[in-house]
Amino acid sequence: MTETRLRTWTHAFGYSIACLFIFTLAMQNLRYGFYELFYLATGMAALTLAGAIYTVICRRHQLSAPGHLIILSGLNSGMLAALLTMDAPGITHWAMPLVALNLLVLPLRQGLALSLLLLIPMSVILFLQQAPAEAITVIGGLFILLSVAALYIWHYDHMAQSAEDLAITDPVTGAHNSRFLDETLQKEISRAIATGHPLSVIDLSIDYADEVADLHGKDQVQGLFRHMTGHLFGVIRAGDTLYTLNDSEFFLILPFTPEEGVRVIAERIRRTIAEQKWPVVGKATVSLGCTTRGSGDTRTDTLRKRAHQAMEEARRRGPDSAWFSPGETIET
Ligand SMILES: Nc1nc2c(ncn2[C@@H]2O[C@H](COP(=O)(O)OP(=O)(O)OP(=O)(O)O)[C@@H](O)[C@H]2O)c(=O)[nH]1
Repeated sequence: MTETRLRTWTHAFGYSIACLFIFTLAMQNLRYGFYELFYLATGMAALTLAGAIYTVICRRHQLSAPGHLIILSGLNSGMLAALLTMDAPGITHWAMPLVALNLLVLPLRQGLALSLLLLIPMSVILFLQQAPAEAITVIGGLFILLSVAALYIWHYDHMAQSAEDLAITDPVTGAHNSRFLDETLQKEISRAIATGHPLSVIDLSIDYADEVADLHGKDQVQGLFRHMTGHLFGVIRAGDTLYTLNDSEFFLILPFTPEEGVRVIAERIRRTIAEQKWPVVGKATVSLGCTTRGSGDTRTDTLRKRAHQAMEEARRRGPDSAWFSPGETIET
């Protein structure tokens, strides 16, 4: 289940439960003849129902849907207005589903801010209207609910972020993995087409990686691969991204980089790797295949394939070398 779908379900469920809860309160107040509270609860139940319907309508962009903040602000303001104007002590319990909804539906900071905007004035009103012991019990309960729910949501967000990082990161090197490469490269191609800026890529392979694995073992190759990742992160500039394709191959996406630029950075990478002393193997070299997007290049696989072929051409010409392959240009 995607995150957007999960959010749609939980938001719709949260609004529906709150709607049911508030509607039950409305019916009770009608039964006992508290008509003001009945009208207020009916209005709030209608707003929560609107929230559930809005959730279903905006199911494709739950995270950016601005209507939730408007609906929940309306509910919170209604609650505060009722506290100020009506003499009904039991109404404080209505804040519980509102606090839970604020945190469930809105991003954590917004949900916390809105809940505090409700609870702080509410605390002042309760201290003015009720005995301190009673006010402390109610307010304490509401703040405990707010803290527990906020902590739980923070924990969930943190876990979701970690899971997302794990899904796009290579566990050995810490660079991005090839699954994320296609996604980012497609975005960069679209950006380059839209803005007209140059885009280059490099396919980089460690020379004699199989021989190193046979001689020193696979673990040592992975160690070399890890050290090389650290080195590459130190050479490339902010905005460039690095990916590991397999145990001996890297891929670099270099936005805003023309042909002359990719030649400069490829040569710099080749030279600094050849000059460095590496653990276990001592000396290591790489073969680099570079290419720049031409006006006819609109697909990731074309760029990846051309960079890979350029890397193989570099390797054919001898290890420790770089080769540039020009992009496809459409005559206009
Ligand atoms: N994407 C990318 N391009 C680089 C990098 N280093 C050099 N280049 C390209 O090579 C060109 C010349 O780089 P340098 O010789 O370092 O000259 P520079 O004027 O200091 O480069 P910048 O100030 O980084 O533009 C730059 O304009 C870039 O296009 C790098 O780390 N990443």
